[in-house]
Amino acid sequence: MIQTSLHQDSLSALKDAFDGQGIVRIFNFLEPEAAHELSTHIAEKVAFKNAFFLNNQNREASDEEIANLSVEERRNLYRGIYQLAGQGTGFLYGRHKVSQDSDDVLTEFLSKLNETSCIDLIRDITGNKVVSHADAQVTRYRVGDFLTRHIDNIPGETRRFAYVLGLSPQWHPDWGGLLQLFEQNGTPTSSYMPVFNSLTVFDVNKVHSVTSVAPFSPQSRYSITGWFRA
Ligand SMILES: O=C(O)CCC(=O)C(=O)O
Ligand SMILES: [Fe+2]
Repeated sequence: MIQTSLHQDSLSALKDAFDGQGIVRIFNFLEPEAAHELSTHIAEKVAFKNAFFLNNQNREASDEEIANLSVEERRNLYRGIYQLAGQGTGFLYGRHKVSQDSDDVLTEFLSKLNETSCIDLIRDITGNKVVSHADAQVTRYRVGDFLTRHIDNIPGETRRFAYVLGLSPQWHPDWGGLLQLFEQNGTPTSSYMPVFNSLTVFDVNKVHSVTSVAPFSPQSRYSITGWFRA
């Protein structure tokens, strides 16, 4: 499923890129059939919950739960989320945790990601030998969804490197949903389009965001994301 047998030349190019920038991208990470199978499963079968930040809490609610709110409650919910986002805090996107014990294609992906060959590849590229395993969640950014600037390094957690596997076919850069990196002072630097079947790996201390998906985007931005952990 995962194409870990990179030619030495490409491995050393990936190492150099990571060394220089703390971020690297592996194109064609999965075998093409596996990427398509995952992408179809995600678009058709996954039950997402909307994750958002409100009243100082990370919260989740299904579309149905939000639809069942009164008009006023719903207005207040979005007003609260957008007010914080306007100040540079919070997020709104669909999320589904990948379980280790299901028998679907997502669980199969997670177990492949945790195979020695893949963990070794990440250790090689990053030069970090303490990475031992990875977790995974599926994310969906619909029109208007976003994730404001943050770092993934949470004290007391074992996250070392974040990853994002793009699973929306033929994304267009004008549709937003870009992984945007920043300098510590907030100046935007490079941005990464969610290219289908590319695995982007970056240091958890890098400041980043996911830009809002444009109102005219004909597709949602689907990915599998997570962390390689110690
Ligand atoms: O989806 C992405 O490109 C990044 C996601 C992210 O930053 C996160 O979930 O913490
Ligand atoms: Fe992040």
